[in-house]
Amino acid sequence: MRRRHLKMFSFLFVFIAAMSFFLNYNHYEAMVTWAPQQIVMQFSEQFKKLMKHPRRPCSCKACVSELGLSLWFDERFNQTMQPLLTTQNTLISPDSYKWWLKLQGEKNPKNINETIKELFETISGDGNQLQERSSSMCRRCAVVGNSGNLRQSHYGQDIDSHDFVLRMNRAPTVGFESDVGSKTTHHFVYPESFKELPENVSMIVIPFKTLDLRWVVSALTTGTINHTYVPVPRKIKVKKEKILVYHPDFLKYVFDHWLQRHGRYPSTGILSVVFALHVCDEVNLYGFGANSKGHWHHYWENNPSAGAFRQTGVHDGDFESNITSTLAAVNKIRLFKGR
Ligand SMILES: CC(=O)N[C@H]1[C@H]([C@H](O)[C@H](O)CO)O[C@](OP(=O)(O)OC[C@H]2O[C@@H](n3ccc(N)nc3=O)[C@H](O)[C@@H]2O)(C(=O)O)C[C@@H]1O
Ligand SMILES: CC(=O)N[C@@H]1[C@@H](O[C@@H]2O[C@H](CO)[C@H](O)[C@H](O)[C@H]2O)[C@@H](O)[C@@H](CO)O[C@H]1O
Repeated sequence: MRRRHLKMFSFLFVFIAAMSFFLNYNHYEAMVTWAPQQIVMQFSEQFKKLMKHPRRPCSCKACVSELGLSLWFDERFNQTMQPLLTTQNTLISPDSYKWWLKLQGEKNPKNINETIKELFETISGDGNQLQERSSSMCRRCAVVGNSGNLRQSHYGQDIDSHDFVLRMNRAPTVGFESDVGSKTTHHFVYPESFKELPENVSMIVIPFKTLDLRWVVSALTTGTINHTYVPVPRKIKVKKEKILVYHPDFLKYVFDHWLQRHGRYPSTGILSVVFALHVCDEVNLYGFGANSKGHWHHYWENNPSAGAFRQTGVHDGDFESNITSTLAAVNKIRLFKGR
């Protein structure tokens, strides 16, 4: 008799545990009822989902990195690529390095290993805060490009509601809060587009040449570098603890996998978008979109050289725009087009 009770108790326990696992397998809000038909239906639905997507990577309604939903996305997204150059991944693949060296035709580049060694003697090279992930998290990110379509958009509050707000180059927020928000967690720059940032903002330097990495060291120490292809700031106030570095291998990955080698190299906008796909669970884009002439106009100024990238062919703006539109079409990002 005791044995039978024990068996029944064990069976019930396993049954309830399995049911609650399947019913709670994902975080979608499902109405749970205990009507037998409903239970069987929910059970089979969850079972199908479990078979299709064995483990959900995040707790948002949809997770960017979830595979199996768009072949187009799956063919481009490589989860193993690391967006940041850290002390844990200082080697640049020979292929990427060869390509990277040509981007800005650098003459007599300093030895790259020596350069990276000096870099991490100056900054910490720890990218953990960004790269640490868990399936119980739902990290929502806004990537804010510099487009004039943000004027009168009233997106400010919406942008500020994200966990991470990524901005780039000389983009200001002060005076434009109602359209672009006031929160920034990460700001992408290269030496030629540098601007000082509030203390709590992380600066992500995108290196397009060896000199850019050397500039980081110089700008925090001796101040010897003040010119690349244009004048650059000799010294910066940004705290060394707040500096992160975009990985050249990741730049090459964006160029090969996402841009399919269109243009000479990727723009800061598309580099930020793919970066966000790798560190965020939900990605929303604001401030992306050329003007009627196809030029990259800014929301805070009338920039006369907005069309220069088309003349020089440095970036393929149309191809980049196709990528963001397709990402939106396959529900990997949302594109807020402004005005
Ligand atoms: C004259 C010139 O070289 N302009 C380039 C400027 C310039 O170097 C910096 O603004 C200096 O601070 O930088 C770029 O870009 P820029 O700083 O203009 O814009 C950043 C990213 O926002 C997206 N954008 C911008 C304007 C617009 N109307 N539509 C958009 O979609 C793009 O994705 C763009 O990449 C750059 O770094 O990518 C690319 C631009 O071509
Ligand atoms: C307009 C143009 O082609 N300028 C190039 C300049 O390109 C800019 O490089 C930036 C990074 O340093 C960033 O990618 C920006 O979006 C580009 O417009 C460089 O390639 C420079 C190298 O000498 O040559 C300029 O003519």
